[in-house]
Amino acid sequence: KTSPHIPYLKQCLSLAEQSPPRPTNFRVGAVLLSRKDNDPTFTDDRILSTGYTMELAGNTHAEQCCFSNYAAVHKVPDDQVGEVLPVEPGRKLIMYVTMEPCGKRLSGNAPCVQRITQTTEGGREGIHKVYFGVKEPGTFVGESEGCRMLTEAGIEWEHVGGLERDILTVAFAGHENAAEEVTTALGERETNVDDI
Ligand SMILES: Nc1nc(=O)c(N)c(NC[C@H](O)[C@H](O)[C@H](O)COP(=O)(O)O)[nH]1
Ligand SMILES: [Zn+2]
Repeated sequence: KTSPHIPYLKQCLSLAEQSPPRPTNFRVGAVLLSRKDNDPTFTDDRILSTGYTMELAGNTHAEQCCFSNYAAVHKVPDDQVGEVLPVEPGRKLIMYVTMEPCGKRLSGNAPCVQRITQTTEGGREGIHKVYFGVKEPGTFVGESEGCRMLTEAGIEWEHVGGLERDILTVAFAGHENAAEEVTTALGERETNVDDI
């Protein structure tokens, strides 16, 4: 019995495959949706937006594009996306990403955890929980801070196992020694039973 989150991570993976390969980042895909409380089979999910790395001009991240696409549809600047996300009693905003949202970016651009956290400002619930398929490998920033920063902001997160190799293979595609980096990244995480 596979986790009901897997189909969404597979949708994110398909998005990530559209990202132009670069040695300077990872190819990631993100989906933003609204989910009804107590709906265990997600029958009433509503997809709000999608995004993938470098979908939009410049050095853009998947989560960043996901928010930016939604903001554009609602005719607000990116930093006001929190004001146009739906606030519906009995529903929560959920984000799926193939990779843990970044807490730091070598380029110095705003990290995605900051963009996610911004949606909870102004007394709005904003993003309730983030599901991701792999933690960020150490390639660029070493020990990733994304999860810790989400927790600090009171935003729930959960790693959904099972697709690590696929996600990392897509993420690293533009890198010099992609195969070795995938193997290393797979080794980085403690292998536990349900991931084998
Ligand atoms: N979650 C996530 N989604 C993405 O779309 C993406 N590209 C990354 N990548 C994280 C990695 O840490 C940064 O790509 C490097 O730190 C380089 O930073 P820039 O991307 O140039 O700002 N992470
Ligand atoms: Zn990011």
